[in-house]
Amino acid sequence: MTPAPRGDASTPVDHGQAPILGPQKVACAHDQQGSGGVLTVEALSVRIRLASGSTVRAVNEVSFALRRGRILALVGESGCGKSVLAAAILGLLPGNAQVRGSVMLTSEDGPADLLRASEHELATRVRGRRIGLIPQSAASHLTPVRTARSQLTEVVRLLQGREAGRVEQLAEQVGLDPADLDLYPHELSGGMAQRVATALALAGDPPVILADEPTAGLDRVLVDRTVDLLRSLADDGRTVLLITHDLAAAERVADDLAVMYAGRLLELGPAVDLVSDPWHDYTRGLMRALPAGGLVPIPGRPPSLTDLPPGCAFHRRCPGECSGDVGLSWYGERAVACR
Ligand SMILES: Nc1ncnc2c1ncn2[C@@H]1O[C@H](COP(=O)(O)OP(=O)(O)OP(=O)(O)O)[C@@H](O)[C@H]1O
Ligand code: NI
Repeated sequence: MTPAPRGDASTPVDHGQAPILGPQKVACAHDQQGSGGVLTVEALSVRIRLASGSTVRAVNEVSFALRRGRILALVGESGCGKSVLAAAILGLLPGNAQVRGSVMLTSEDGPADLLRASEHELATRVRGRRIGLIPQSAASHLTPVRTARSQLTEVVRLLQGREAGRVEQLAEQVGLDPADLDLYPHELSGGMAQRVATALALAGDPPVILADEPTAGLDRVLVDRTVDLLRSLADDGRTVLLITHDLAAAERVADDLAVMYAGRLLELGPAVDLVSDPWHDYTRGLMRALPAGGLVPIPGRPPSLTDLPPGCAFHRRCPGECSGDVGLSWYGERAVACR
């Protein structure tokens, strides 16, 4: 699901008065450690308070780094917190969400913590310019009364200040027929709307791209086209977070995989390693649920994020012996919560 954009910038994270993006630098532990992350998420937690009084623990102590020229695919079952994580990175959570941790974005100006940036800074310097978002349910993000061309032209003008040929160039990049640009959103197929949203996300040529389920509802040819586009963006030196429950697409295109369950990462590392030799029982279960793995579903359901059990949230579905560990332990380039 896609969380609604928040109406204000209020989170318990203290948004300082002084601008933090730009020449003023902020110390970053990860940079000192030399992780080389373009975007480094550290101990990120998101709680969303519901009107009923209960709290959705949507993201729990999540840490990972996105590196230049690489695609990290974040996979996990529906409702595990993937979209909330993307929304937290971009400051797009609703006002009833509480965010903790840090999201360091490194650019030529130095590193800055996006969780402490003001709404104005995020709107004018980050979203679309440094980080492009291809939102989940892309069609619903288009303005219904304006053609795709008019929306794309406006965004190109705003972000780049030049128009000549750029709109057509973007259309070609995402595989849209330029004639399709003159259609209104209700005239677009799901796949066309998805490609318009992709073109909008790329309009400002952002170095980091968050793609939230960019292949949902697409046929095989368009899925392949979309993942090929993400691959070529990464090969050109951009940084991509691909959020998906299409593990087969993730497996095909990602350099790194992060497996999320009930708001936590259970396993993280190079995609080839996780695919050929998954360590966590949940990762193994996801692999077995693929056609190549025999289409064996994981029995049971994920727990409710308003009522998480203490300790490992996967425990009740896990066929293996529980170590009781919830935090990731690192083994070289790989990390796993329980092995
Ligand atoms: N605005 C919101 N208000 C309250 N709860 C929300 C809100 N947005 C998301 N949630 C809840 O947060 C949890 C994580 O949702 P999220 O949309 O991140 O899942 P997801 O992994 O992206 O799932 P999907 O694969 O279906 O898109 C869910 O329990 C969801 O109901
Ligand atoms: Ni989602």
